[in-house]
Amino acid sequence: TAMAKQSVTLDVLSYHASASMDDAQRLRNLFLQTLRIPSSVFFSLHELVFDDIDMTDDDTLRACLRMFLDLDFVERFHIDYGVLCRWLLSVKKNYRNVTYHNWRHAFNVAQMMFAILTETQWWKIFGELECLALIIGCLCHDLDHRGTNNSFQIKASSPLAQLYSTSTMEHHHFDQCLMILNSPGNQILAHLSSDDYEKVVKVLEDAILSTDLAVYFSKRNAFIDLVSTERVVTPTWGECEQRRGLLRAMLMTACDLAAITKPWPVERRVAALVAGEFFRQGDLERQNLNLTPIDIMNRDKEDELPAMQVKFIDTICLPIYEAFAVLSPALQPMLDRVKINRAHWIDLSSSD
Ligand SMILES: CCCOc1ccc(S(=O)(=O)N2CCN(C)CC2)cc1-c1nc(CC)cc(=O)[nH]1
Ligand SMILES: [Zn+2]
Repeated sequence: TAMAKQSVTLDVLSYHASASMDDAQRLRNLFLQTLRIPSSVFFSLHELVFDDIDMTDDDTLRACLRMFLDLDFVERFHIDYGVLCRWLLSVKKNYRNVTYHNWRHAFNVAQMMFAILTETQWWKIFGELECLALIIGCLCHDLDHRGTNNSFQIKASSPLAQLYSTSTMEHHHFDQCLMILNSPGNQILAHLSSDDYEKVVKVLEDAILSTDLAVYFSKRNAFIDLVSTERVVTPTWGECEQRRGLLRAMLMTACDLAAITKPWPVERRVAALVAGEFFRQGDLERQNLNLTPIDIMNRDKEDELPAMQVKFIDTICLPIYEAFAVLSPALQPMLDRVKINRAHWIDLSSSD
């Protein structure tokens, strides 16, 4: 309803209007570093095993600038550099300080998309416009996440649930993404033709909505069928909108869940963040909604976490990374690490 949208939009619009002094300072710092943006090799941005733990927030912003430069977006789309810096700062600022669904998660998802698109050379299939939309989509795909999932919004009948009855959070993330792209001083797409702008927005919406696991489940079988008949991504996919759309949607999920494909120390650390956020939602459900949380959000069931991760791997992760390993040998190491992590979770589940 208009009222609900109004209340939601008002409490987030303030982010831009209230650009404070230290926001100006942050912008100046980032912009003035223009000539000192380290290479993607320095940042290890091409690595499938990338870990952001040793990076400062400023490093993550400079790494994003590096990704835009290396994918030639700044030149190709005449993106004003200062606007790009401000847009990155606005995106980062519109992530909340929650345990898992924060800026660092969005940054990691975008880095994984960069690494896959470059390591597989699939950037050639999608072309610059769709790659631009995919990278923007990754950076924006969880904007303004509150650390609670779609079912919580419905149970709490939050303003967001009144706005969007399906893919509640994902619709909000897309809404936030557009709002920032259209904010004064943040319009990195200002120099695109209206045709190109419309294409980017369509791909953006599709990409962000695809991060709802319900959407992934609805598309996964079609993808697995496509992979079993095609086996590789051929240049003809470049002309087939339907195949590219399916591959983009699956890529978003593969990047969103990619912590499961990282070396064990990374997966173990990230799983603890996911658990922390889930358990806090469980606490909110008990306290505010007087509900008993489902097992994955019930901290009384914390010792079942390894078994839950094994189920997560078997039902959600293995199918998609197996399919990607078939499509590109460059992605085989991701599948191998999912299996290694599964073995670690099995060990931890039987250590009772
Ligand atoms: C780590 C704390 C426990 O984490 C989980 C527990 C159960 C399941 S589940 O596959 O059974 N399933 C998923 C769909 N829900 C609707 C019902 C429950 C998934 C995770 C999990 N999710 C993510 C993605 C955010 C990352 C991650 O590492 N683990
Ligand atoms: Zn996400």
